[in-house]
Amino acid sequence: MSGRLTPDVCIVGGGSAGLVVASGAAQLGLDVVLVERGLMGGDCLNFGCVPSKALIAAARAAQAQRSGAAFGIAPVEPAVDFDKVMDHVATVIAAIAPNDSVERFEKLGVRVLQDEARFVARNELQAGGHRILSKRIVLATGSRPALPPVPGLTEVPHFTNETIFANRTLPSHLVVLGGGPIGLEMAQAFRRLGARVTVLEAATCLAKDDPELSAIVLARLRAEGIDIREGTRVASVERADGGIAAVLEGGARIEGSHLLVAAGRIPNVEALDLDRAGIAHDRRGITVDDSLRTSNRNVWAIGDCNGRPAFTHMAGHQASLFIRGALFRAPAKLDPAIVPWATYTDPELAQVGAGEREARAKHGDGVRVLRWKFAENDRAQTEYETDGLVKVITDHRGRVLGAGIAGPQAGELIQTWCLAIAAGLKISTLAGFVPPYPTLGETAKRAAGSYYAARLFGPRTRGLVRFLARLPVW
Ligand SMILES: Cc1cc2nc3c(=O)[nH]c(=O)nc-3n(C[C@H](O)[C@H](O)[C@H](O)COP(=O)(O)OP(=O)(O)OC[C@H]3O[C@@H](n4cnc5c(N)ncnc54)[C@H](O)[C@@H]3O)c2cc1C
Ligand SMILES: NC(=O)c1ccc[n+]([C@@H]2O[C@H](COP(=O)([O-])OP(=O)(O)OC[C@H]3O[C@@H](n4cnc5c(N)ncnc54)[C@H](O)[C@@H]3O)[C@@H](O)[C@H]2O)c1
Repeated sequence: MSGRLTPDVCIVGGGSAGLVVASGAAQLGLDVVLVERGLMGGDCLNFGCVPSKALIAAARAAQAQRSGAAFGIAPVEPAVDFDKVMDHVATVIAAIAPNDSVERFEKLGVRVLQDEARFVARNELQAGGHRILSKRIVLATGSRPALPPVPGLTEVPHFTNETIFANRTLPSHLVVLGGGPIGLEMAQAFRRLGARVTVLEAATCLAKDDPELSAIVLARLRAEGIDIREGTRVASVERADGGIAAVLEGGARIEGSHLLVAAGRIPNVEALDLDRAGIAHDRRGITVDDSLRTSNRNVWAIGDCNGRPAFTHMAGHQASLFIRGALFRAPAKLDPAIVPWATYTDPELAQVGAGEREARAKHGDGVRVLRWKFAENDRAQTEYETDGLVKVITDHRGRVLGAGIAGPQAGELIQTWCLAIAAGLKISTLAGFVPPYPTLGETAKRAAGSYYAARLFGPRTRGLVRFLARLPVW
């Protein structure tokens, strides 16, 4: 079927960002066309969050078998059937896939075109045999793995996130290029499943996170036997006996059975022919303003393709801002301060709002830094999960500017702080709520309470309470 379509909204890309716009706009009664050239669900479902977290869950189950001694349970080396582990990963993807399927979206009233889209005029796209003219075009084309310019890389076999979840052979020695979230989540998962793992990081691992917190994660990964080499530049890669070899600057050579490239992302823009539509872009992605509009007033760009922090919840949030701003004509501006990020290593690492360095640069000496260790938390003690720290940044009046957590379930625990920042809460509110005992969530109250500890138990308060104690009981 071919022809000319004139929908109210046309979306290019059926990943996390595009699907939220498509379902929202269709349920609001608009005529919606969605163009997807690959798999519905995009990276998150097929090559990203879902398979990586499923693999991490399997790896955690394996690690639990090694970790019973402290509980009086004899530790055993797990018998990992890697093929079955990958069956589990595929099962999880299949369980979630119907939510993102063509069938579901067609039932919602969306017209789904399974083709690649490109601009042929300012507000007009071509997709297969269709011409689509629309006053509201949403680009949600995502990103793909960047291949760093390492000599030999294109000639040697290597995995990226787009291929590693289809692999059915447990690497005997996985060499990972890049120590960002992808590299380290995969490094720990494969290590726990039985592989030897070496991470080669050109600069600093987890560089976007607070170094005080990322150090806690890196120490655990190293303790689990992952060889992490920071500040290591790879001069070239080549085939070696039954695998690959990375030749480091300086001449050292690291041989592995498999290579995973996790060295950052590049936006998917080339196929769109953006210049035909007057849409500015650079190597980071499609240029947008805070309302996510491009240099063409009829075109918005959301999700990974605009170069803002690349997370599924960020993509979903940007999609909801498009619906609010472009469809309801309500104020809708992206506020990066309310968007958290989490890395699902064990321990997890999560942050929201300003980090210590950023807060000090902006607010100067008035900044207060509060810390609470997981070792001070009774639930963490019962689970032997005491590695970790909650770190909270406030301004001089106690307004919460940011929070970071390295520790068990940090991705869950950061949510209290997300709410605090989104709602502009003061630290007194966090110090005053009542969490159930014994929970890891108590760390929030205790970290917040430490804001007052010096004053509460200081000489003035003690003097006041001593004076009040001398008065008759009332
Ligand atoms: C290994 C890995 C783990 C991750 N884990 C997490 C996590 O735990 N939590 C988290 O929040 N984020 C995670 N992310 C990031 C997350 O996956 C992305 O931020 C998110 O998927 C971006 O969604 P998107 O809609 O912008 O892009 P995508 O999901 O990439 O969707 C874009 C879609 O557009 C299509 N497309 C591109 N060009 C065209 C065209 N010209 N015509 C038609 N269709 C086109 C593509 O085929 C694709 O399906 C992870 C990423 C990776 C790689
Ligand atoms: N839990 C999550 O939310 C999650 C998980 C995975 C990915 N993601 C998203 O995907 C994005 C991409 O992840 P990523 O880890 O690929 O990218 P990244 O940019 O965060 O990290 C890439 C790392 O590779 C290093 N590097 C680059 N070239 C190199 C080379 N030639 N040799 C050695 N090291 C090199 C960089 O210094 C950097 O530390 C993340 O920033 C995040 O937005 C999110």
